Amino acid sequence: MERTDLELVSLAKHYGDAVAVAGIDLKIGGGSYCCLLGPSGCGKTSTLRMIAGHEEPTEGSVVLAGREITHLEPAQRGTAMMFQSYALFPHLTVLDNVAFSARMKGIGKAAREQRARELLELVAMTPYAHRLPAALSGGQQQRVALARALMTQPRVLLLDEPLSALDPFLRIKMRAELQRWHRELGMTFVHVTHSQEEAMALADLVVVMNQGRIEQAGTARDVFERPRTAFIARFIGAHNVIETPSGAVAVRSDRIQLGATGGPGMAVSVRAVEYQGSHVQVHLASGAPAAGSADDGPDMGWVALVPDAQFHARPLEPGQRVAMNWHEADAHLLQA
Ligand SMILES: Nc1ncnc2c1ncn2[C@@H]1O[C@H](COP(=O)(O)OP(=O)(O)OP(=O)(O)O)[C@@H](O)[C@H]1O
Repeated sequence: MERTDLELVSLAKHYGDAVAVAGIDLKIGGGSYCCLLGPSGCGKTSTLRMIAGHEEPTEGSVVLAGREITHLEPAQRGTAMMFQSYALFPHLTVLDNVAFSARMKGIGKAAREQRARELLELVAMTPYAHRLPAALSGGQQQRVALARALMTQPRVLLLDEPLSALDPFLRIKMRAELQRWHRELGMTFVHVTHSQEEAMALADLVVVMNQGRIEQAGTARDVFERPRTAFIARFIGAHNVIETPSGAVAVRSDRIQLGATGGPGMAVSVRAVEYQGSHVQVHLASGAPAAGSADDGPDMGWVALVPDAQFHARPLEPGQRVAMNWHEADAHLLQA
């Protein structure tokens, strides 16, 4: 079988003295959905742009299906990029936008329009083929941008924050569409996002970056259930980082139990209570609540996610003292 893996080998990008990507190694299996995830400035866009050929690496190489593509032109690499701003040509119809790259390659009108129509069908945009981009919604423009990127028949589709310009409702709808297209096309997707929710929903391989390095790479479940460092535990959310005599541990918010003071556990005080429907989020702080100190930073506190029925049977109030417990098996030791 043909190998279509995408490999990054010691890939680095420096801008003057600033290190955007610090020499990363990553292998993305052919046909997988990979999300590069991390906070602003962690180097994910620079990584994507080096894969696309829009940025020259300072060091290292990009290998696709066994072929080194590091220094090839974007159009020669077997990758295609879908940009954050969809960048459609405003004066061309939807059909001509999609067929554009084929026109540049000198492919005949009938052949290129047939392929463009097939792709418009895939993204459910056939009825809009003769519209101009200005007469489309954000979600529709995005579908056209995707069809246009697919026109070059890439092995790898690169997506730079594809959902960030959409409203929350449309974002969830498009997330399902991306999943479907990925399944139907069977090609590798590499998707940059700063949203852990988006990455967990979509990716078979979640790559969390921090300060130009890969902090952890694995399945969504791996990363969620076994965060390697405090950074990952905090970034992925729904975890508490707790200092214990044997080191810092991560404990999921839904695995924290709250009991009466005087029993076992860490003495904490309830800082705030947020009703969330099926669960209640109880925010906790160490020590006694000092008058007027609502501003201990997010790192100072913890959260217990209590099922609603359990909470309502024994409601808690801000200011109340409780004991916080967890099972040994639910505490994951974190690397420093
Ligand atoms: N052209 C440039 N010149 C100088 N520094 C740059 C340039 N592009 C990016 N950087 C720096 O490199 C680092 C990584 O940037 P990059 O855009 O890859 O991060 P990112 O994780 O994609 O962030 P964001 O989510 O904000 O786009 C940042 O500190 C950024 O300021």
